[in-house]
Amino acid sequence: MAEAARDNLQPNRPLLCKQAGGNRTLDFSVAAVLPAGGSGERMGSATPKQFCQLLQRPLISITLERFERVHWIKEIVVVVSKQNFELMSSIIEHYGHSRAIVVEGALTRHQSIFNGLKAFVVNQSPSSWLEKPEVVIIHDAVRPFVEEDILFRVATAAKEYGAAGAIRPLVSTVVATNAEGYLDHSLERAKYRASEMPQAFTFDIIYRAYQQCTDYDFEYGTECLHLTLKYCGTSAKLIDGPPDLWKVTYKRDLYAAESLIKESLSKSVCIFTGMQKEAVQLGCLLQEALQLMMEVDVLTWSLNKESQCIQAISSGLYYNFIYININNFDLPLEIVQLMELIENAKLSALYPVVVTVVHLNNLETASSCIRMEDFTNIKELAKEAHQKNVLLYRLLINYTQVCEAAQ
Ligand SMILES: Nc1ccn([C@@H]2O[C@H](COP(=O)(O)OP(=O)(O)OP(=O)(O)O)[C@@H](O)[C@H]2O)c(=O)n1
Ligand SMILES: O=C(CO)[C@H](O)[C@H](O)COP(=O)(O)O
Repeated sequence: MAEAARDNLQPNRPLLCKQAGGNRTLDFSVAAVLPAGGSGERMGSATPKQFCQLLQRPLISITLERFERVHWIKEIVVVVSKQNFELMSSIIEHYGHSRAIVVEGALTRHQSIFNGLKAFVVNQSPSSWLEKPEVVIIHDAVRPFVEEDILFRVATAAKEYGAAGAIRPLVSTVVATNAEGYLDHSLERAKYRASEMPQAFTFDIIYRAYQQCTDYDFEYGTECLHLTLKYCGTSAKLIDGPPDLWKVTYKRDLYAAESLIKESLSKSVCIFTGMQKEAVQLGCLLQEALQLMMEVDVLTWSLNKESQCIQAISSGLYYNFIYININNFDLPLEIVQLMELIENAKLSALYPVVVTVVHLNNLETASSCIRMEDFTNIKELAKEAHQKNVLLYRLLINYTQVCEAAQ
């Protein structure tokens, strides 16, 4: 049995691989503003890129889902242009983004962000106002691959330093041209970084910076971190971010984003087992066999309050689940619970979810040989699930100790 698998099966042992986003806490309040009020000129499509579909789901909904999974971020303000207000509201309703608050944007990105911040200030927002957070995260709605880890790192750094932002190494060298279009000078690439998102700020600092912005800043500025340095003397802490923070800007970025989503969804599986020895053993064997190709977690099925199983399902990190079941061939309650949790997590709105129930039947202890035809209840459940984009498969393994020994 693989060490990792064995460790994972110890009760109280935290999930070894990808965390389901539920364990971190902060002792200060955090909100987020997602600017989504642009028109996407560089993409050149009639629909602004934040509303373009990725695997049948609008891009903005994918970004929003990432933020909604992070429980320590309280309010999530989405800034959209007036003409897309209705569209945004319908997306919120359709995909159940219960934590999103929509605010009207403006002509430039900086103005849109400022409008988003005003929603936290009394008498500054035309609609309602929200409780002012200590730290606010700003993140372009068109950067859908943001993870909790980098959000956490910028938020905590902002609390300490006043401002923080994710950076990445430059891909190309930056050059300056002269008035005639010839090279004036080139920058030493290793010394510079690309400024990405998310960025985070203590609320008062970024708000004060925006209050002092000139028309020029609002119209031509592209960097929030620059504003806090210029107007508040706050030098941002820069944090190396992961490679997937890039901004969807051109059409090709949409194709790349879709491929990335597909790849990550097909590369992880979560295996649930009961407490029985055979189920655990099979779970570990499967993990050993699959982990060369994909990320595999094995968890003992439990639905208590702190359950890692619930976290794993609601995290949105898994679209493949295997449940190993022993000697219970009717319709195990656990399968019904699993299907309900998947439905509640709204996973299948994005991509089909695959659930494989493995029935282990020990012929020496069972009263009779089980046949596939005996699973009528699960058949019904599978039909219902199919309509919700969940594919439920069953695998029956009739075995004896003799075959076990032979393996
Ligand atoms: N008036 C604006 C302009 C931009 N944004 C948002 O700021 C983010 C980053 O901006 P960018 O990639 O430049 O988006 P667009 O302005 O839409 O694209 P383009 O510059 O190609 O027109 C996007 O989520 C965009 O919707 C905004 O909220 N309000
Ligand atoms: O990377 C940035 C973070 O500082 C950009 O300034 C931001 O994403 C704005 O995008 P754009 O200028 O392309 O509208």
